[in-house]
Amino acid sequence: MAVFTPVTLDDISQWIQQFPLGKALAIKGIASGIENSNFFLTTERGEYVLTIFENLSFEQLPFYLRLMDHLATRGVLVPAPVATNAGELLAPLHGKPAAIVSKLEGRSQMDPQPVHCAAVGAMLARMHLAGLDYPLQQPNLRGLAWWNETTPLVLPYLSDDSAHLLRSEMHFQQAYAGCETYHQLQRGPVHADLFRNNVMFDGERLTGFFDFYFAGCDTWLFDVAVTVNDWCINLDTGVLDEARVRAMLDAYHAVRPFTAAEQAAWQPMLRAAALRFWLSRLYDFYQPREAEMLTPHDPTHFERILRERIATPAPGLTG
Ligand SMILES: Nc1ncnc2c1ncn2[C@@H]1O[C@H](COP(=O)(O)OP(=O)(O)O)[C@@H](O)[C@H]1O
Ligand SMILES: N[C@@H](CCOP(=O)(O)O)C(=O)O
Repeated sequence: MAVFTPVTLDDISQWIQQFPLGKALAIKGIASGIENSNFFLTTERGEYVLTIFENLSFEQLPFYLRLMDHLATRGVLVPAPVATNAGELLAPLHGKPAAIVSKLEGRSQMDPQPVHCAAVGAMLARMHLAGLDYPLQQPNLRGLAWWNETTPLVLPYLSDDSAHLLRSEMHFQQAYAGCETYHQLQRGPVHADLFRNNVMFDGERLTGFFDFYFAGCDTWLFDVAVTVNDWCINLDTGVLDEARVRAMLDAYHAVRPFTAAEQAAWQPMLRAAALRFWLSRLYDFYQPREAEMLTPHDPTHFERILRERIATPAPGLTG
């Protein structure tokens, strides 16, 4: 079960009147979510997605929803939140924060080819540029501070070999985050979780990025590294596929050229991006939280990727 808070058409017949969407005609729970309760909602004005936030609060959510609104207004393909008649992007439903956003066409591309990676790279660069004048600030809540807190919680569960890797990578990343090159990296709002399942395609046409609820302000290069580490790899081995990497990075670079500091930081950043998801998967696996993660993702996938990034230099940011 992935709808934690059930909603019926009756429940929302009054509630929907605060939105300029006409009457609600149909509502259908979406099974695949793991964090929130999501529904496809048909109204007199069209197709939307209704999300009831199970964990994020009224105070935390404006950063994400206003970011989506900011990006959508600037032509980046992301779900556009629908404001209430009073101009609010959030409205309580069954005592929890809820939002309605536009429904993206298409489906996730789980077997991406270079053409898909190029589309993602170009849109990611457009997203970074469009976020430059976004006024709200929130750090990446899964950044170095969270890695420092989480490492001691998961270390006791690891084999000696894995614990050694985690400790040494943490030392490496802590030192890297203090170096001059790191501080020269361009920063702004980043998606921070742009995996294959968070992008929609209609054939080869990218129709949008979604699931912005890990977004925060961080280096743009971190976002690129997270994306490459998922879209451009052989999922069994973690090995990078050069054709997909090249397609993604060249398309990004054509929109927003990489800087010299970014080129210098690329290999450490790919390791940082692998470490981030190794840690979160270890945390979810060994410290499961009720109703938040139904089937924890496999942490060893990102341990394998981290080892591979340490052992084998990735193709450079520019070809
Ligand atoms: N704006 C949207 N347009 C179309 N489908 C969406 C949209 N938002 C979510 N979905 C669908 O809902 C599913 C779950 O959404 P997701 O944001 O991944 O949920 P969770 O944050 O709970 O994991 C997605 O896989 C997708 O099929
Ligand atoms: N992409 C992360 C987990 C976050 O899940 P999502 O479905 O909300 O993107 C991972 O693979 O560990």
